[in-house]
Amino acid sequence: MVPGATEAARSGAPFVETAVDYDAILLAGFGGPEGQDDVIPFLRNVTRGRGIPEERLEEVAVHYRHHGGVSPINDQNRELKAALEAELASRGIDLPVIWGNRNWDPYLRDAVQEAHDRGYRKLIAIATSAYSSFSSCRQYREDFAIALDETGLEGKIEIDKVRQFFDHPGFVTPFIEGVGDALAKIVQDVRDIDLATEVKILFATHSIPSTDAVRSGPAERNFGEGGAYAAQHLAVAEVVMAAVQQELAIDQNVPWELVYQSRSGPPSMPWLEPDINDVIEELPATGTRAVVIVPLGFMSDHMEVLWDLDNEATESATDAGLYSLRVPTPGTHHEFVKGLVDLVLERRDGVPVSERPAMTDLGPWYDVCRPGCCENVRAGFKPALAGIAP
Ligand SMILES: CC1=C(CCC(=O)O)c2cc3nc(cc4[nH]c(cc5[nH]c(cc1n2)c(C)c5CCC(=O)O)c(CCC(=O)O)c4C)C(CCC(=O)O)=C3C
Ligand SMILES: [Fe+2]
Repeated sequence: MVPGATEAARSGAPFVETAVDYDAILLAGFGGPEGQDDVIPFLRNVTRGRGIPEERLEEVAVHYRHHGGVSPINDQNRELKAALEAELASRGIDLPVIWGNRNWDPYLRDAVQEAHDRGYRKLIAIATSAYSSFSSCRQYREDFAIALDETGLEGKIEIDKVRQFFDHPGFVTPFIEGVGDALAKIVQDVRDIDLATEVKILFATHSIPSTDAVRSGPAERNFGEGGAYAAQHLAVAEVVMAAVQQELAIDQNVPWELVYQSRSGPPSMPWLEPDINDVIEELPATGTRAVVIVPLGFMSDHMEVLWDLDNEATESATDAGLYSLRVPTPGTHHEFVKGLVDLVLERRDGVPVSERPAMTDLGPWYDVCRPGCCENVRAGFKPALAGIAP
């Protein structure tokens, strides 16, 4: 018998270099409302037990209401699923893709039930989330455990998960392209602009509570205050900037910064800062004339991008008299879709770690998480799949 990830995980190894015969891919999304009546139940699903103030829910409901109560995220995941299927078919890989969400229909529990009904027993999950933290990794793993519990499929279905792919070329390449295109456009559109002093690249990601950030990633690697979450974003941003400058033959350094968005906890709870809008407000005083907003933390143009960046941050830039551009998310960029399939094959074929692509010194990231990795201190210990058992 070929040892699977579960066996490797029990042995305590963070990487699985043996082949595993997966039956299907589980595409795990965030989920979003698909009509006005869905908005409040969806928001309750997302924030259950999280101490998010009621006023914040009402505020966020407005963002969804403004778009007819529909988040674009489900359609984007339907498109990603179709793109994955097309890529798999074009490479002659016989792996069906089943899609389920953490917070809205189709739920993960429906997806694992469907997988079981179709006779699948070993699933390899792709979560639509690239970095390490409770919200972007462990929460998906806990929800896998809950889905198997709710359907009574515990012990009947195994779920492994591809590594966090923040520094995989499939994820990073679309951002390199996007920032390169944005700088080229600025040079064209803004007269006599000096890229070294008058442009600022803002890499934006979701803020998370500071207590989650410091505990993101494995405890034995000390990443400091922002944890693995901030360290990974900083490392990717550095790689993007180096690649863009080389491609466009820019010999001076274009200034950039990592900023946060979409903070939602009570004001008394520290979350990662600075907020993108506060940073933009200060830019004119330093001589900046143009700003490039890079949604580095996100996979697709969902509500956090459409509202918090295209609406709010762009308005902040306009108010500050700045020329601004927002770079696309990876979406269904072919390099991204290809990269996700490569990540699945890496696990299916047990590709040695030394042969796995990673564009930063932090990766390639682990296949299986250690006990306590990215645990949420607010919620306490909850079982999670695709990790080393405690
Ligand atoms: C790190 C991270 C990602 C990136 C990783 C990933 O993509 O998974 C992400 C993505 C997303 N977040 C999303 C939506 C929301 N997030 C919320 C609340 C929260 N997010 C958090 C973190 C993250 N969130 C946190 C720490 C909270 C506080 C509650 C808690 O401690 O868990 C709330 C509640 C209201 C509010 O407070 O804003 C909503 C509605 C959508 C869907 C957008 C759409 O519908 O198009 C997406 C893709
Ligand atoms: Fe969120």
